[in-house]
Parts: sequence; C-alpha cells; structure tokens
Amino acid sequence: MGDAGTTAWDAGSPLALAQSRKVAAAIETAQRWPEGYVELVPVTTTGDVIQDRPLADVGGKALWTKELDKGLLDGSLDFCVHSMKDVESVRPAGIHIAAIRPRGDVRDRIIGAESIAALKQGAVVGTSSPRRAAQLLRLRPDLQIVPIRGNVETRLAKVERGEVDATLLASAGLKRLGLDAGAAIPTEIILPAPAQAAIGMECRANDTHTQSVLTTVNNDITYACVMAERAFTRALGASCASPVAAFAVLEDGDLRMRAQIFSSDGKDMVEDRAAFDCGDDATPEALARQMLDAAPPSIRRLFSAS
Ligand SMILES: NCc1[nH]cc(CCC(=O)O)c1CC(=O)O
Repeated sequence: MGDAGTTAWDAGSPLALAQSRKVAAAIETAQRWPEGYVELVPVTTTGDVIQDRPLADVGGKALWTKELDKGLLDGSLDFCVHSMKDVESVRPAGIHIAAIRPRGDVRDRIIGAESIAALKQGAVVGTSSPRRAAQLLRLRPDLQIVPIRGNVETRLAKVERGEVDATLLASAGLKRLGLDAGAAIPTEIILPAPAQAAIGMECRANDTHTQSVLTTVNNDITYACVMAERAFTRALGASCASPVAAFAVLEDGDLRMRAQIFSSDGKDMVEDRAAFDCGDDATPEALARQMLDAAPPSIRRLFSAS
C-alpha cells in the first residue's frame, strides 16, 4: 500500500460494494486513518456481465476473480475484497488470502415461503446453485428447480413478481444489503456452502506491508474455519458444478466440521463430520477422501479427485 490503500470490488454487484465499504471502514478504524483513506476502485467482472447463463456453463467461479486477480498482480490494486464462497479453492501463484472478517449468519434463507416444508406441492424454486438444488430435491423431490441468475435484488424481484414460487439466498448477503427478507433455515436442514458468510481480503503474496495492515482486521477463528472448509473443497476436486456443503466451527479448542456431498438430483448423499486437532491424523483432506470413497458413482463423477 502506498499513501492510501487501494482496494477493489466487483462493480456489477451492490453486495460487493457494500462489503468493500465495510472492509475499508474497518481498516480505517483499526489503522486510525481518516474516513476515505482507503480508495475503492470499481472493477467489473465477467461473472456480472454474463447474467443469462448458469455459472457452471460459462467458466465457473474464476469469472468473479479473474479481473481482480489481474489488478493485484499488475500492481494497480493493493488488495481485493471477496465473498469467500465465490473464490475458487485453488488460487493463482502470487495471490494470498491475507485476512477474513468475523463471519456473519451462515444460514440460507427461504424467500416465498415460511419453510421448505411449507412450499406447496410441485412448487417452482429458482436456484442456480447445485448445492441448493440437490438439498431441496432431497427434502422435497416434488419441487421443480429452475435456474435463476442476477444479483440478490433481481432474484427477490422474481419471487415478488411470481416468476418463481420461492428461492434460497444467503442470510449474510441479505443482511449486508439491509434486506430483511424470508425465513432462516436451520443448518441442520440446509448446511451452508463452504465459506458462506465469510468476507476475505487477498493481496500479493510478497506484499508484506499490505499483509500486515490486513492482519489487523482478521478474525483468527473465522480464518481457521474457512480455510478448513476450503481445504475440504479443494481435496474433493469440487467445481462450481459440484453439490457440496461444509461448515466448520471452533469448539473446545477443536475445529469441528460437518460436510455433505450429493448427486445432482439429491437422491444420493454422503454426510460426515470430523474434529481436527493439532498434530492429529484427522484433516479436511482425509475427510474428503473418506467421503468420496463412500460415495456412489452418481456423486463421485461430480468431483475430479475421485
Ligand atoms: N453466489 C453469490 C453469492 N456470493 C455470496 C453471497 C452471499 C454472501 C455470503 O455468503 O458471503 C451470494 C448470494 C447468495 O448465495 O445468496
């Protein structure tokens, strides 16, 4: 960072702007910098330009980070702010996840009904998330899942206009946009995506100055949990087309993780949990291996590590 830090957000997304503003404010407070000291730079990403096709068909999560990665590596940006859920589990060489903010509400919310059980028979639910589709179909095979893209407001409007009966959205994103929509679904019913509700900051791996600034707004516990969820996802060889859920918490000094992998139609699921302790054989990678070994072909073919 020079005199002022330069950070970037995905300019096509109001959620990304809200998150970047919050991160900039947290850094300014921690560093006792004046308001506005951290300069925000809008960067439009391919992911937001292509709104009509499912993410899995056009190139996956990298579409959200490609332009931002380039800005980091060419030195025009000092750091980037991401929803960690949208950041691929393998990052380009030279880019480092420097900090993760305290996690918000990890649950999904249902918009358009009081609960999944309350949806009418055969209801049309809009989601382009393979995880949410599989989880919904597992609980309610009668539902009709249709793809839905666009930002959070667009999706809410589609429910409002009756284009779909319901949709699922992350509670954390709704809250950050100041939207109090829908009903929270317990994690026992819908386990969240790996890294859901976590905002992270990336910088160049060799930029020790920016790293030391970002560390002041890091949350150690969230960082450890999200990194374990990412390690699990990476070990599965999961892509954005793989239905996977994972959620880790720190409890009595242990990292405890619950994880699920599904077939696309939700008919098959492998669920497991593990506690990771320092110096233990139990690791997120071992959990991924064990779950893939137990998985039928309908699940295994969706993961490239199998
Ligand atoms: N896939 C888009 C996306 N990326 C992050 C969030 C919400 C905020 C978060 O989980 O950090 C959302 C919207 C959603 O899934 O409802």
